[in-house]
Amino acid sequence: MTGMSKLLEPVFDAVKARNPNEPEFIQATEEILHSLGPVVEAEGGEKYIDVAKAIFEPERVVQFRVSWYDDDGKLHVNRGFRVQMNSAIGPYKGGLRLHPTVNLSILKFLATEQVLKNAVTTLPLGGGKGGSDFNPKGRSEAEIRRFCQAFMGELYRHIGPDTDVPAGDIGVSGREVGYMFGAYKKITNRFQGILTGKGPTFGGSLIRPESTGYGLVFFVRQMYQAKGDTLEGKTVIISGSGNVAQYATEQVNKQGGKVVALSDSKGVLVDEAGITDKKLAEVMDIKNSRRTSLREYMEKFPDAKWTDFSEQYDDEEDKCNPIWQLKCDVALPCATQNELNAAGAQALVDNGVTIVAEGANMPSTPGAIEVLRKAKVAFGPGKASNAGGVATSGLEMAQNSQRMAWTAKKVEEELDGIMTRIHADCVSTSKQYSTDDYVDYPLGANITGFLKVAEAMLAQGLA
Ligand SMILES: NC(=O)C1=CN([C@@H]2O[C@H](COP(=O)(O)OP(=O)(O)OC[C@H]3O[C@@H](n4cnc5c(N)ncnc54)[C@H](O)[C@@H]3O)[C@@H](O)[C@H]2O)C=CC1
Ligand SMILES: O=C(O)CCC(=O)C(=O)O
Repeated sequence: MTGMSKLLEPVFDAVKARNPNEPEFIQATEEILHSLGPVVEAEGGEKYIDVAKAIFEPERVVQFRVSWYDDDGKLHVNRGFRVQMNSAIGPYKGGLRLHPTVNLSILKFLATEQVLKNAVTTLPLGGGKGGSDFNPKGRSEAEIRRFCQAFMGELYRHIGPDTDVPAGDIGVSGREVGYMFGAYKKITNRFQGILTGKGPTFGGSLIRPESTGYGLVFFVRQMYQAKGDTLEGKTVIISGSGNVAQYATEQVNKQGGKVVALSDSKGVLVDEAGITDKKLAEVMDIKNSRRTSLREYMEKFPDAKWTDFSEQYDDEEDKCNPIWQLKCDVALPCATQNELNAAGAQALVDNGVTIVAEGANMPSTPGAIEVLRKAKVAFGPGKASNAGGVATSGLEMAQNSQRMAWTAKKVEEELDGIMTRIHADCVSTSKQYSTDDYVDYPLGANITGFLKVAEAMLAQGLA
């Protein structure tokens, strides 16, 4: 990474001083600020320093108690949050995460990424993120329902179709969105598009469940096209096995690529023969219905190989998650933040990777990005490559406003068009602001998103 512009160092120092215990938020902020040097240093760029001072401070943060009873009648108290980061270009928009690691640092980094991501979609969407430190693992259907109802018992005051429209993220799928939607309707007596990712019988858009994974692979197709190549016959590894990983696998199969590995928080699954659609149906059954470990794949397909994680790799720059040691043409990190470190990126480079594109939010550490950039590996940052999910949420909002439901074909074509435009904007912005011929997708996405939000903030008096 090039050094940060001297003009932006005081902005970054202020963010660090104000948020001392928020490493993920500081990481996301630093990554963005690194890209903005050419913008603030250009003639007339001083006004963007004021924008940078404001944009990393959330417009509003709501924190609340979520009390619920388990199946044995025991009380549990969790913490709920909604970070309403920026509404300059539209209502706050972004997912809800249910995971025991959820805290303000994680949600503020996610909300910050969301602001620029939503801007690069070109749709009128502000940015936000929320969730709770509730752990859904091992909870019964009734406990999940009670938690979601309790969570919405407070969140309903802070959202609305023109105010803030949450959706899913880790631990929140169509099931949880449905329970939350039902709770909102019961409390307010209003049937409104206050969440996206809803079921298709009550206002959900077709293709929203598929859209993040599909959009990611559409983006990769554009990255290949820029190199005069295609995904046909390419070997792909995908970390995670949740919503994004599943539909990325499905779309890689459609494009003629071969996915040879998936993972979960317990370990890595390698199937050299390729995770075909039939095998993917088993992954979906394990993860979405049985809700257990991917290890169970081995019972049906014993020729595959399972490796248990013996340790956590997140913070150790010298060791890496074994999934990155596999030989592949394309790597798609689709699980969680900071899952691909410098050692993992180096292993990918040593094994000849050509494209790395993020399905997850900030899965690559700064060290990993530096390794990929030095090796001139094409690198798609999440705020561009995984924007298909929120873009399709924007399309769901449009359908709700119209009281219409579009066909799957129409939504998929719109999604493909949006991903193609995002790719083109990243390339042209990178060409405009970067000094070498390497397409710097993070620079392109950060500047494209920032300028759109900045112009709106300036026009509105930086309020
Ligand atoms: N669902 C969506 O529309 C979008 C999701 N994302 C991002 O994609 C990532 C995955 O989200 P979803 O697939 O929606 O969630 P999910 O809840 O469906 O799946 C999460 C996946 O991550 C894995 N995972 C979690 N912690 C892990 C760890 N420590 N090590 C290895 N694997 C781990 C889980 O096993 C699971 O496979 C997240 O970073 C999320 O923020 C980004 C854009 C949109
Ligand atoms: O669809 C949405 O509103 C949220 C998607 C999301 O959380 C993300 O892009 O990270």
